[in-house]
Amino acid sequence: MASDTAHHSGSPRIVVAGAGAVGCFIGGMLARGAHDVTLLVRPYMAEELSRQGLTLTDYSGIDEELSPDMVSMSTTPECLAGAEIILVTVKSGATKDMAQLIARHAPKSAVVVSLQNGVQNVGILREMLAGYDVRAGMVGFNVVAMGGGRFHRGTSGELVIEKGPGHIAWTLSVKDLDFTERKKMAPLQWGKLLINLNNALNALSGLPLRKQVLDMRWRRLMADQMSEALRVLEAAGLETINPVPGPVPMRHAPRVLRLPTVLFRLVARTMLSIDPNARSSMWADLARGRDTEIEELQGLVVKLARENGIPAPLNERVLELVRQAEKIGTGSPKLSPKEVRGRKR
Ligand SMILES: NC(=O)C1=CN([C@@H]2O[C@H](COP(=O)(O)OP(=O)(O)OC[C@H]3O[C@@H](n4cnc5c(N)ncnc54)[C@H](OP(=O)(O)O)[C@@H]3O)[C@@H](O)[C@H]2O)C=CC1
Ligand SMILES: CC(C)(CO)C(=O)C(=O)O
Repeated sequence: MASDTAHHSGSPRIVVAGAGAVGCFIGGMLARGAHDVTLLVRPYMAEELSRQGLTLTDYSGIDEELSPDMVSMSTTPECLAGAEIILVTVKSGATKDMAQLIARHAPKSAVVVSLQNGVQNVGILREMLAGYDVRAGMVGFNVVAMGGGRFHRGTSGELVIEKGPGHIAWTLSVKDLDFTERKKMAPLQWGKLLINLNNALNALSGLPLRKQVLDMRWRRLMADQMSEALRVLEAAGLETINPVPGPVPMRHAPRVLRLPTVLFRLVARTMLSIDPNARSSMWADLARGRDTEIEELQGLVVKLARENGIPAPLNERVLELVRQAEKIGTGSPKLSPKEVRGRKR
């Protein structure tokens, strides 16, 4: 029974399935909090971690080193065999492969939590993992792999898991890493998708998130892109909740973004901490010459726009620019806001 997990007196066996930026940070924090964690990693990550250990830093001043012997990891999926909780932290393009590995190796009693961006991953996991307790999750903070085994949480933000049998959030929560539970995850996931539309702008700009967000021209672009997407989601009958804690409903987020920078700083400070190291996960994908999650973000908005007869030219343009950058494969094209809009300099 999935709910048994929460009733163990000891720590449940946790496997982080596909540990990169988010997985190493969360898995590392859970290990620091004395949980029984195994990171399922690629050989390149195993090599980095076994040489350098794991260093966890963050915007609030956490700076913690875990020596290699404190980090249990595996490069083969057999480690899923004893899992009671599986935290899926692969990029969207790798979800199906990971689901196959889980189905082959993990017991049906395991709770499988998608800690991924995009709204479709949990559905893919549910479909491929019939009989498992599969839950949606939301990671509201940013993590950057800084190299040398260091993973940096560059912003504040919540960790939310879909409510189900047992008390999984309570079981997982450790010092400096709180999980909460919520019944209806879809509106939160759609709200997160709207925030994640900025991942592409950040990747196209090549700027650190803080610098990008404090630039009025980029904020206007973010606001325009978000307003367009909000109209699409409304036409599609999809509810949104702002994943950034605070009083601003999602439909007013574009207005906050359009505030002059002095005012924006004041309003944003009460809701979000963001430090100079933070960069979007899509920036990291372009930097590593990988495919991004653009199809699951702007790609999905454009698809819904077409289905509902709503124009979404800015989302289409951003989708196209990121596809081009993926094809070229040399990292961020470092575009200006005007270039993203398609205007001459
Ligand atoms: N980074 C961030 O700030 C945030 C990210 N997210 C979301 O979290 C998810 C993960 O993002 P992030 O951590 O940045 O991604 P990363 O690419 O850094 O991490 C994923 C890791 O999983 C590895 N992997 C993939 N398949 C397997 C496999 N079968 N076995 C072992 N390892 C595997 C990848 O290897 P390989 O390199 O070979 O692909 C990579 O090392 C995404 O959906 C993202 O949008 C959400 C909030 C914040
Ligand atoms: C930075 C953050 C938190 C929002 O853009 C993110 O989700 C990501 O980088 O994927």
